[in-house]
Amino acid sequence: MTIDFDEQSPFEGYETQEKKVHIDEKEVLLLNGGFLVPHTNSFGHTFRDYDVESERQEGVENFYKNNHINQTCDFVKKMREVYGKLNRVEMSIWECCELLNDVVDESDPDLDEPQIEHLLQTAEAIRKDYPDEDWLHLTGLIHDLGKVLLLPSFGGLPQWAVVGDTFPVGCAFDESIVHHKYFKENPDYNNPAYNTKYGVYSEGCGLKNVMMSWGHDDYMYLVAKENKTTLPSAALFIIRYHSFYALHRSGAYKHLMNKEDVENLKWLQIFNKYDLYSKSKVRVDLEKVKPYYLSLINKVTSLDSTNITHIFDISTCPDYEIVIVLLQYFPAKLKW
Ligand SMILES: O[C@H]1[C@H](O)[C@@H](O)[C@H](O)[C@@H](O)[C@H]1O
Ligand SMILES: [Fe+2]
Ligand SMILES: [Fe+2]
Repeated sequence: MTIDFDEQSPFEGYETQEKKVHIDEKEVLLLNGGFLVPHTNSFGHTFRDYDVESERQEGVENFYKNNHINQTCDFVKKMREVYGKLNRVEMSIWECCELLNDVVDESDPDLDEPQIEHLLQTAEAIRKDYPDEDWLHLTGLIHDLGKVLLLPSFGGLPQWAVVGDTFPVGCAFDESIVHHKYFKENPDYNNPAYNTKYGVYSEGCGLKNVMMSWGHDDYMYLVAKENKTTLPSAALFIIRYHSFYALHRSGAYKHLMNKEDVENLKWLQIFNKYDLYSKSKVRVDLEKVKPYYLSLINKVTSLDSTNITHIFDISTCPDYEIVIVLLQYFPAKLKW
């Protein structure tokens, strides 16, 4: 199936909506759809500049070299199989958040803070602009939890197998991918089965049928899905593809998307502004916000009898008036 992107392109107007705003004499911010976008990151450079000379540049480039050489189709298949078992640890969402206190992401030119900061910065920024979308706050809080793969109890994977932008394997690596030149040393680069526009895929096959490079996105998606989360499909899409910048920023690989992907992409592009531009040296007061996130994790939604009918036929239930269905986004303990 082919999707006509010209009718309602999710990429349209994305950059052009921006206006310059002067907050005070020193600071110039760009306003994009209501969100204040800082002009520079904590190191004084524009966000996601992978070439500018900075204290992080060399380490980040070295990271991408290893990442691009080693992320092959075979590697991804193996990782999916191993981690799909979810037989390592059992813990709650919040316990997992706390583990990220010890994790710094080597792929990121814009942030060198412990990752728990980034989770809270993202979620808090979303909460400000979307106070009623609690599923999106929770998505912000958990979207990078998969970075626990770096820790010994989760297999202690190297950074190149956990963080950084993601991309499809099994078809040609798009030029828009950061530090593309290093793919030349990837064994799949010269494999004729994998190095064409479609490779092993077909037009409109849907991203769920595409194998992405292995890392924190796909792992957290797997954890959420297998633990039977009730988060909406847009949340799962955000978790799974938030590092897929070649798609959501550059518009590459659109030919692999289906209709559902196109819908979900709109939420991902909203989410991305908060994920990227909330990165800062200003710490969130953890003790202050913790009660809110704990209540969100443990939130129980009850459905009244008008909403309940699609789940089962209440006329067969003698006590139907007092029936309440409890919906939690996640179980108290999850398998990881
Ligand atoms: O360096 C960052 C970081 O690893 C993020 O968690 C990931 O989502 C981004 O795509 C990547 O550029
Ligand atoms: Fe991420
Ligand atoms: Fe993130």
